[in-house]
Amino acid sequence: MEVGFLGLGIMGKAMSMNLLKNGFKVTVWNRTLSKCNELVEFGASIGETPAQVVKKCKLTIAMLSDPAAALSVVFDKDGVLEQTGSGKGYIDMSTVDPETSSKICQAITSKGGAFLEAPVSGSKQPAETGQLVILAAGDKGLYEESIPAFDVLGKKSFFLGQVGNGAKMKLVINMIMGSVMNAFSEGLVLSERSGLNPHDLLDVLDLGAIANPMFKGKGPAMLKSNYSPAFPLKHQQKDMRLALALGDENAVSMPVAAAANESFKKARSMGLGDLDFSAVHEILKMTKD
Ligand SMILES: NC(=O)C1=CN([C@@H]2O[C@H](COP(=O)(O)OP(=O)(O)OC[C@H]3O[C@@H](n4cnc5c(N)ncnc54)[C@H](OP(=O)(O)O)[C@@H]3O)[C@@H](O)[C@H]2O)C=CC1
Ligand SMILES: O=CC(=O)O
Repeated sequence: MEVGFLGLGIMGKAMSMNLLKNGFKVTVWNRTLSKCNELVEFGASIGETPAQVVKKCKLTIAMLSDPAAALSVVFDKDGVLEQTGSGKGYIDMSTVDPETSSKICQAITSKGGAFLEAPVSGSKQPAETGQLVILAAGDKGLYEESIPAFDVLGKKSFFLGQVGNGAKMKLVINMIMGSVMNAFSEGLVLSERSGLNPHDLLDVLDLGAIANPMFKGKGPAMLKSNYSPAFPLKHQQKDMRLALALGDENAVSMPVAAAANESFKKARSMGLGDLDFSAVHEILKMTKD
């Protein structure tokens, strides 16, 4: 099966590599084209523009930073829209808001193409090991055609109905994740400042009702102030912002998420946006009497 892949950041690189290792023919494009070279060593071809990739491939996947990037790759000159049409499928796996996804869907389908949004839950390591959770919505036929690729990329795929539902599900999940990360950081700081050993806190947490892979995976690194990026903080703050907008639209009060968003914004303003989102810990560590 031949697949196009647009966007070779932390996630896109790991996902396209996985497709290559599992026998897919992959044509890649990235805004910074030099990032394609590593994939070429593993057998990928390069498309010079998103339009060229779509022209060559029946199925094209995108994994881009945010709504602006997702729109630009579709609508700008040499973009996806120039070559989509009947028989072409476009799957956007970026985390965006439902409005962005719907705008892209409308443009693609009005040219006869098929569209699926399919954001993912799971970070760099699950992307490398094909353990993502795929939250698809949109064209059911395209979803079914894409299952061989989704089976390589993820451990489970959900089809959630109409376009927008995948984006909403992803935003709700990441809103919870961002809020929990803030509470976790506060707990680490409180344990240390009140004279406890925070490593003991990690051990106790891991045995109780709120044990989770995020505490286990990120806690020890956070205690060493190691924030090597798996999920960049700037993207987590984007997700909080988009989730809060979804809350506005639906008149859902979210004071916990709003406070967490403020911490992520502060971290961004201090230049921590490219670090892992756990770097919000640095902001919470700064609070003193
Ligand atoms: N990292 C993670 O753990 C997870 C991330 N996500 C989501 O997946 C998406 C990608 O994340 P991730 O790989 O971490 O992000 P990165 O920041 O590592 O990569 C972003 C990608 O988007 C491209 N890009 C940015 N702006 C534009 C633009 N204007 N036009 C074209 N391309 C652009 C970048 O190109 P260039 O190389 O040229 O800068 C790069 O390929 C995001 O929506 C994120 O929220 C979802 C689940 C987990
Ligand atoms: O979006 C990030 C993730 O870990 O999922």
